[in-house]
Amino acid sequence: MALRTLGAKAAAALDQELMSTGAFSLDQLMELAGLSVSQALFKLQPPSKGNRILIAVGPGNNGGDGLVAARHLWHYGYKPTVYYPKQPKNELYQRLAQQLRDLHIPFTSDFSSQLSSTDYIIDSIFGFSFSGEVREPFPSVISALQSSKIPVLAVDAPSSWNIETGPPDEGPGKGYNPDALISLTAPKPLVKWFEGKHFVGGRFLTQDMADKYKLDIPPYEGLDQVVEVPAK
Ligand SMILES: NC(=O)C1=CN([C@@H]2O[C@H](COP(=O)(O)OP(=O)(O)OC[C@H]3O[C@@H](n4cnc5c(N)ncnc54)[C@H](O)[C@@H]3O)[C@@H](O)[C@H]2O)[C@@H](O)CC1
Ligand SMILES: [K+]
Repeated sequence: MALRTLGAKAAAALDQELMSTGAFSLDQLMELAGLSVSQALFKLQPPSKGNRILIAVGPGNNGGDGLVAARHLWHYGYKPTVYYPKQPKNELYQRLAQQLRDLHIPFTSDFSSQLSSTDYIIDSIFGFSFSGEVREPFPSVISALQSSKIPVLAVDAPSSWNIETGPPDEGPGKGYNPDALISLTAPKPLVKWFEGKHFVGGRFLTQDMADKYKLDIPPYEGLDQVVEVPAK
């Protein structure tokens, strides 16, 4: 049976609650979210099957998850390359980027030029706070995600999709349906339109919070930070 979903407003409220009365810090939640992204990628594509991973990083916390995943992937034996065109002055993101530079993980300013030497892409451009039309410099990147034959793992949402109403009817994300999606904490309503492999990650929810937000805690096993579940 599919898991219950969490709308964009409720997802933001749950995040705030985790970071206030829930006593978590953003660093902790982002570390666990990014760790689960790296584990989903490992399940989809172990390094022996092609270890070149291109990570598209957006300007918010969805991008932060991608930066954390890049670090874990490097330690698992992958060769990540990071495309991070808008780097806010936010201290947390700067520290995460510095951790990657210290591992000599390359940053690229040209997303498309990397595609011929990439085995898997991570889309961590936008998550549950995306709204409106995609602004520069991301339209061409999202078009490339849509048209590329390279498999894509989307973090929390396929970037450019509306969180509640799913894929856009026009614009660069039209026809974009990534191969895999990892929903963080809980699937968003957009999973109704998603057709690929679906994972849930973010193994930090208490039963009380799940009850309050009417969510299901997915059946994580053993050490796993992710679980594969049906999208609908
Ligand atoms: N509770 C959880 O499960 C956690 C979720 N995290 C991640 O945090 C994400 C939400 O992060 P944020 O609230 O920072 O937001 P996002 O990262 O979803 O996006 C916000 C950023 O995108 C920009 N943006 C929004 N619409 C745009 C448009 N149309 N064109 C161009 N830029 C646009 C905003 O200016 C802002 O910089 C989640 O989706 C998830 O990936 C984790 O990092 C922490 C824990
Ligand atoms: K995304």
